[in-house]
Amino acid sequence: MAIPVVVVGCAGQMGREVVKAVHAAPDMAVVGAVDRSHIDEDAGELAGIGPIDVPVTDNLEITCAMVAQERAPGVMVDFTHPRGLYDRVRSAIAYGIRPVVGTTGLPPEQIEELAEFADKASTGCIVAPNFAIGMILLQQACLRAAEYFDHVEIIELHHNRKADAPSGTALATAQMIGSTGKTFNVPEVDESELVAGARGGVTPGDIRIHSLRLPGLLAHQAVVFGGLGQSYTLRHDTTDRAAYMPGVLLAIRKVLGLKSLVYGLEKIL
Ligand SMILES: NC(=O)C1=CN([C@@H]2O[C@H](COP(=O)(O)OP(=O)(O)OC[C@H]3O[C@@H](n4cnc5c(N)ncnc54)[C@H](OP(=O)(O)O)[C@@H]3O)[C@@H](O)[C@H]2O)C=CC1
Ligand SMILES: O=C(O)C1=N[C@H](C(=O)O)C[C@H](O)C1
Repeated sequence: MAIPVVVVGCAGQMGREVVKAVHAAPDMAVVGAVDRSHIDEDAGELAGIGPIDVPVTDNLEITCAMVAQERAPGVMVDFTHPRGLYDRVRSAIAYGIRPVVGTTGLPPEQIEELAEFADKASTGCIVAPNFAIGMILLQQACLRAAEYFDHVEIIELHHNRKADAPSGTALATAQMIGSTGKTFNVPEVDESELVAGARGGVTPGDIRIHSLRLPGLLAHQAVVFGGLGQSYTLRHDTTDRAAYMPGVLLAIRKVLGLKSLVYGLEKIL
């Protein structure tokens, strides 16, 4: 039986790609498509694959109630905006629908609360700031480099339609490097910023993130380690949103077997 999938943000850049990928997957079916605009348009037409007989709606509640009636357990994939995301995830879980969340910018405390909610409901949920395998490999390589370098900064570069800064991926990368327990970036001089923000934003682990937003970019991240007489740069470039789809499809399959919230694609690989 095909996994029933609701795509929230189906008219967005990522949502259209998800509709296309889910429709092409032999073990899944798009059964609901939610967005704020393009109401009543066919989600397949919007995604450029022709009609799939799933009209776009702006009513997630009714869509969840409908999917809850399906014989197979459903999955909600959300690539939207952090505004209202907490409530959307809670709603889906309340209907027994497993959320797969790619939307970034949700505060850590809310992720924590959602984890408690999913736990109590014994319902799987996956939240991942990046579904591209190359980025996960970069983050893992960072942990190795962090053993040997005491200085590191992150530069993330994105298209200028991105709402949040820094990117969820950069924050997660900084958090991972910080979780080694090492102290990074002890200053060697008294620095002053002649232009506010010139040295980037400082994360709790004292790792700086520099965010660039430009048309012509998609999603890119460089992690630069510095040491005596050398620097080491790890860089990942996303050139097409199709890069995220194997990770999204994997999450849809894996979330059905979970009973709690899992944060990060690396945990389900
Ligand atoms: N985890 C990962 O691997 C990746 C995560 N992302 C994240 O995914 C999110 C979406 O990115 P992207 O597709 O580029 O953004 P887009 O702006 O292209 O798409 C978002 C879509 O969601 C809609 N939307 C916003 N709020 C709601 C809501 N409350 N209910 C239903 N639909 C809503 C938007 O409508 P409207 O235009 O009217 O606002 C828009 O159509 C971002 O948070 C981004 O950081 C992106 C790429 C990869
Ligand atoms: O908005 C995007 O495009 C992306 N957002 C995610 C993030 O904030 O990390 C993932 C990827 O960088 C693309």
